[in-house]
Amino acid sequence: MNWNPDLIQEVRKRRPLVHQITNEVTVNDCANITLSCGASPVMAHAPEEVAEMAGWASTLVLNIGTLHAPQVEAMIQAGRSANKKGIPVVLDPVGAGATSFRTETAKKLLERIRISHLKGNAGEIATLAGERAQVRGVDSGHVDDIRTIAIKAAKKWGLTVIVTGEKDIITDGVKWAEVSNGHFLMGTITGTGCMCAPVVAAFAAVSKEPVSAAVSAMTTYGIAAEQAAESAKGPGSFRWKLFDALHSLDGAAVREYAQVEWGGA
Ligand SMILES: Nc1ncnc2c1ncn2[C@@H]1O[C@H](COP(=O)(O)OP(=O)(O)O)[C@@H](O)[C@H]1O
Ligand SMILES: Cc1ncsc1CCOP(=O)(O)O
Ligand SMILES: [Mg+2]
Repeated sequence: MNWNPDLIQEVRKRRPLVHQITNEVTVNDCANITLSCGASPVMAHAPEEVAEMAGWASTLVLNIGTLHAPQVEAMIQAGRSANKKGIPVVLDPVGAGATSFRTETAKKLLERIRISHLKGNAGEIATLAGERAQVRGVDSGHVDDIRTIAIKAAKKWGLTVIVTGEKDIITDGVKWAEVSNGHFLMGTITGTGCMCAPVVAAFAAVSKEPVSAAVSAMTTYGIAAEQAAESAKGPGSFRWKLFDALHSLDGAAVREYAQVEWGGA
C-alpha cells in the first residue's frame, strides 16, 4: 500500500502550526519534538483563547495526561474550532482505563469532536473499545489480538487508530499497517508516547491521507529513535539524541530503514 517516506520534507517546507492542549509532565518534550520534525508548536490551554488559537492552527493535539475539569471544556472548544476549520485532530487518551474520569472524558471527546487520529497504547485503546484491559497509571498491560480491537475501534468512530507498542498498529478499520521501527529504550523514558501525537499531527497536516500520514510519522519517529539509540548510554542521553536524530533525518533514510507490513483491503 502507498505511503510517503518523504513526508518529513513536506512538514519542513510547510511548517504546520501544531496547537497542543497537553499534560504537565511531557509538555516541553512535545514542543521540542514538534520542532525537531520541522513543525511549529504552540501550547495554549486557557478556555479564553483555545478556540481562537485552534482557528490559527494547522492541526490540534488533545492529550488528557494531567486532566482537570476546566481543561475538558477547553478541549471541547478547541476541538469544535478545529472541526469548523477542517484541520486534523489527534487525541491521546493517556491513562484511559486507569480512572473513570479519564475513560469518560476520552469517550466524551470522541462523541463531541470529529477526531481524525486516536493514538494510545494497547490498554488505552482496548478500554475505549469496550474490551477488558489492564492500565496501570499511564502504562499498558498485554492485550490479546489488539489489531482486531484497533480495527473495530476505527470502524466504530470513523477515524484512524494508532496503537503504540513494540510494533505500532495503524488502521482506518479497513486497511492496516504494522510498523516495527522503534527501540526498547523508548520505554525507559516518559513522553515517548505523548511525543508521537504531535509528530502524527504535523504529518497529517500536510497530507490528505490519514493512514498514510500516520505510517510516515511513526516510521520516521521510530527510525529517529533507532539512530538515537546507537550511541545512547542510557535513558538520559537517548532522550536528547532523539531530538538530534529526528532533526537530521531525511526521506532517503526513512525509505531505507522503514519496516512496514500492510494488510486488510
Ligand atoms: N519495546 C519497544 N520496541 C520498539 N519501540 C517501542 C517499544 N516500546 C515502545 N516503543 C515505541 O515507543 C513509542 C511509545 O509507545 P508506548 O510505550 O506504547 O506509549 P506509551 O508511553 O503512551 O505507553 C512508540 O513510538 C512505540 O513504537
Ligand atoms: C507519567 C505521566 N503521568 C501523567 S501524564 C504522564 C506522561 C505519560 O507519557 P507517555 O504516555 O508518553 O508515557
Ligand atoms: Mg501514552
